[in-house]
Amino acid sequence: MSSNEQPRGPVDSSRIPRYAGPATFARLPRLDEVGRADVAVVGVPFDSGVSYRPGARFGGNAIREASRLLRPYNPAQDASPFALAQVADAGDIAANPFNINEAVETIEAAADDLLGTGARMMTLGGDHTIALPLLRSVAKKHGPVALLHFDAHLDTWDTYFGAEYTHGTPFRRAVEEGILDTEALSHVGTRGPLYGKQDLTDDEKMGFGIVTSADIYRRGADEVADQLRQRIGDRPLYISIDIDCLDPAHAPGTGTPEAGGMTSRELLEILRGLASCNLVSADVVEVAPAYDHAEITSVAASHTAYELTTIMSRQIAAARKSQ
Ligand SMILES: N=C(N)NCCCC(=O)O
Ligand SMILES: [Zn+2]
Ligand SMILES: [Zn+2]
Repeated sequence: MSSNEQPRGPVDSSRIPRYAGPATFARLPRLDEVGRADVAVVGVPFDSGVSYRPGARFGGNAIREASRLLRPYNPAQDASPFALAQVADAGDIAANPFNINEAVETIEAAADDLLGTGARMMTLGGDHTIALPLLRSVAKKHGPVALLHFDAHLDTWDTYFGAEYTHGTPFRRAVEEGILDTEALSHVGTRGPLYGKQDLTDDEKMGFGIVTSADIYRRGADEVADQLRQRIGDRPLYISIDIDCLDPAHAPGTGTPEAGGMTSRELLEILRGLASCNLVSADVVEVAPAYDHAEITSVAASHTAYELTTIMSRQIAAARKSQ
């Protein structure tokens, strides 16, 4: 899209009922209908890296279905994300469910292709394994990135059953590979039992800071967002959101639920507080619709992806304006 062309937005739900037709994210056009995108929403239906309940391979499409109700103006950020930049649904990355190493390579190559077009990626998982190839690709473009990791879990464990690529290990691999900026790494929403105290010692050595779900409850979303923003500064930022960062009351449809989590309101408010950060790409992972009820989890995930998309669109529009 050249700068004087208007982005093509979602199907108008006042003319075509929002429940009609095949689902794309927020009823946006497909990437092949618009040629190129500033923000590419892409699904990664892969869940062969899970340690407990499977099913996140169906997460991306569940989020697309739930996103039919999103509307084009986001009052919380005073922005119309799909008018500010071309956001399009890039479909799914087809990854081998029987060979995790091959799947990780496929996801990295597909991300290279999308980022190579100049797009930022809004990825819908899939399990958390997919964050590693996505981060590899982002780091090829931007160098080591700051990481905000919303999750009940640390996901910096070493191996499961001898496997190094799993949904509990992506961020240890990423630190080992030098693709993260170790001055700006934070877990947010951490809680629940660990294998041992050493998990925390190892994690701290890797450079992570931790904001627990109890910290959020005690200090509030605004203060937490302020602190995170200061740590991130103007570094290129990747945000990875495991939907199990939310309390199971707000996200029952996930593979490894932990009690005592943040609310969806707290998550959305923290994200809005990060709107000035240089968000280069993001993912929302671990939605497992078979355990969901009344789309509670996929609705929360669709609004989460909407806030992230709004942040990226605003920045793209601001950068164009200042050119
Ligand atoms: N949900 C994610 N990403 N990781 C959970 C790993 C928890 C475990 O099995 O120890
Ligand atoms: Zn998790
Ligand atoms: Zn995770």
